[in-house]
Amino acid sequence: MPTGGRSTLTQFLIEERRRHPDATGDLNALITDVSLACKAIARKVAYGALADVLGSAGTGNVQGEDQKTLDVLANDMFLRAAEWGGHSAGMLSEELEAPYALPSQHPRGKYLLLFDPLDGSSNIDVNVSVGSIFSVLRAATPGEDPQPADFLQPGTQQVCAGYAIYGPSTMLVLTLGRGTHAFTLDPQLGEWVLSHPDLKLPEKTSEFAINASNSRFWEPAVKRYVDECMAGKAGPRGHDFNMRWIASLVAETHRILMRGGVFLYPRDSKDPSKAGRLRLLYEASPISFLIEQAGGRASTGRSRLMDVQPDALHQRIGFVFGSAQEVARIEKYHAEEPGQSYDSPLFGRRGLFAANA
Ligand SMILES: O=P(O)(O)OC[C@H]1O[C@](O)(COP(=O)(O)O)[C@@H](O)[C@@H]1O
Ligand SMILES: [Mg+2]
Ligand SMILES: [Mg+2]
Repeated sequence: MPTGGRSTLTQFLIEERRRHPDATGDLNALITDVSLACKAIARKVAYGALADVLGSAGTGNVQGEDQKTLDVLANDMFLRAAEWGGHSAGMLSEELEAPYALPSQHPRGKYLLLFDPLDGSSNIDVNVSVGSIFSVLRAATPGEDPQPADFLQPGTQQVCAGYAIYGPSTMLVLTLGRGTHAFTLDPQLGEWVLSHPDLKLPEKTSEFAINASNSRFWEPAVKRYVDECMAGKAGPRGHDFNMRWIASLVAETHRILMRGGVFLYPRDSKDPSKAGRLRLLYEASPISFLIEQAGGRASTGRSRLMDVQPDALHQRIGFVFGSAQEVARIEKYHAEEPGQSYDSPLFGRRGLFAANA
């Protein structure tokens, strides 16, 4: 067998479908479309400057962020790969303000596809790993154009979530609600090969990831957690910690799935109009699903992230995930200082607590 006895993504999806005798095959087809977009993006990323894909596109997105050439290209590849098959009824992208309206000639399917076509854009020009993140929800009215509100479903409603990582090797990490599985792209066969079935995250860890340049804006609970890690052996934790920050959510997630760790991008007071840095529907929600399915924990810092009912398409949120014991500890620290929260009205309205208290 050219794949060394390992199954391919296609074989894996066929097996999954066998468990659901009523399945139409639409979900498998949609995942295959997405995986094709990821292969095409991987090729562009690999060619880098030779394909003229680095640098800024000279435009901005709905988040007010500078769009990179690859943000725009990757968005287009997702839309083109998923629009013609008739498996999705509508799509929501980080790069588009409103849900994408499928061209009239294409049939509407029964799923909604939500994606961050290129995550970690700031790393493209410096040749550090980037990725794509996606989430699949059920459409409220299969076969018809969805309403924007149809996308506002909590993470618990996801049918599938995954990401592709464009690193030294290209990988696709996927969950359909029965474990988290990683496939490596065989560049010669052009096939995704199941290289890491049923990933399991260690409960404990000594590695944390946070953008420390924001420390003066953190809540007391976050500051306490990080200070205790930094104190190492001599501090209350009694052992040394290691720190990483790649500034690419996909790469950070991948490291944590492979060897454990905890990631924090908490809500802070840097820009009080933003409820966090990361986006709920196409970043935090799918990553949470993957992490939980690998035995980890994913949280807002206070409670389970996948239980949050979204109220806006591009909503941002504080996000903490990784090894279960560490995430539980961070939730506990927040619970011990209930008033001192940037979610609390005391912060926004009366500024009772200093930002760097
Ligand atoms: O630059 P910062 O503040 O460290 O933020 C890094 C975070 O921003 C992101 O790059 C946001 O994703 P996009 O590149 O898709 O906008 C995350 O991948 C990453 O965790
Ligand atoms: Mg992103
Ligand atoms: Mg992005």
